[in-house]
Amino acid sequence: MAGEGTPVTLLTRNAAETESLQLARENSRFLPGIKFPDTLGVADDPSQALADAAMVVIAVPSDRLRENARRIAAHLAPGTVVVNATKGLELPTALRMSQVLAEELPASVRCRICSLSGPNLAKEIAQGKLATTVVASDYQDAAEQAQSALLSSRFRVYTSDDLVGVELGGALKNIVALGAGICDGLHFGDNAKAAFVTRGLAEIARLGVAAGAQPLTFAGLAGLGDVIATCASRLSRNRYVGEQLALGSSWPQIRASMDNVAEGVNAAEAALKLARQFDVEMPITETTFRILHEGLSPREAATELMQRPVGSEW
Ligand SMILES: NC(=O)C1=CN([C@@H]2O[C@H](COP(=O)(O)OP(=O)(O)OC[C@H]3O[C@@H](n4cnc5c(N)ncnc54)[C@H](O)[C@@H]3O)[C@@H](O)[C@H]2O)C=CC1
Ligand SMILES: O=C(CO)COP(=O)(O)O
Repeated sequence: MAGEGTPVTLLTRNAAETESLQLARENSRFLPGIKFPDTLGVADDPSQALADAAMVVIAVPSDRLRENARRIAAHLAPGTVVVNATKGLELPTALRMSQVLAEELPASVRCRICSLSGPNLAKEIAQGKLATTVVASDYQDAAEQAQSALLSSRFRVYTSDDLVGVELGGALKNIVALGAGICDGLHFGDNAKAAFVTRGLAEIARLGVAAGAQPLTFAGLAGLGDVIATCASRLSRNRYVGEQLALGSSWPQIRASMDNVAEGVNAAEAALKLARQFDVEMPITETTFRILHEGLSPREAATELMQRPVGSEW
């Protein structure tokens, strides 16, 4: 948006962060070499950052969403469109991000909450490469306002009324990406990886539909589109974590060496809670959880999945 000339303010956590971002005019830690557009301001005071904001985009790790929602709640003008870009589920509640926002934000913005999701690897977006996304809301006018604010010649934005599907697609595809990385790390080959990703998508769609999502959403940008980007890309952190697991590192070792969030780890745990709640079978998610937390080796996990009883595809 700022790159298109719209005034945008980046809300930081403290004065030191504001100062270093202002000085460098780039985020040297997370997106080095990508200069801030002139219309991007930086502020650590929420009342200053949010004054006159017609729209707020929140993109923090999912385990930080609630505290950030609390931080901005009192500063949102009635009617401000609130766009969640976080792709995760909260622990231990297993709530979707819009549900967390609805609990924390004032009633005057609750019917303005949207979630944005799609194949949107941050580095490519920051470099101005072409991309598409979906913005979903229970309130069509809010989704349409976000669409027109975010749309540009390089960023094509679709709307959706399937908030559950778009949010679950974005959060759960990260679990599939962990497994795709394992396929890469174990050199399983393209047939096996295609099979894994396809069955993974079927599994997350099954949970999504049981939770109230529209099946077609999982064939769209927030489902298949993001599965393709995340499972294939060297830029994906979730795919990277899977690859490292396959190469023999444990999740605690990988976490200690990473500066970035890999949402698939918490999403696997939250998804298993939802799977029990909605009585859905999720063998890939269960196996992924056991690799992450119970020491199951990725190779044994693959053998287990291949030896499950066979049946019809659907
Ligand atoms: N990186 C990507 O390609 C994409 C990421 N997302 C989603 O956006 C969310 C955040 O991802 P990234 O920024 O890439 O993660 P990251 O791990 O690369 O960076 C974390 C960001 O969150 C900030 N942060 C950390 N703790 C915070 C706190 N307590 N309060 C406020 N800000 C805090 C950090 O300063 C940093 O800017 C995740 O849910 C991710 O799935 C969505 C689309 C693309
Ligand atoms: O969601 C993403 C791309 O659409 C980013 O995926 P990672 O968090 O795995 O890097």
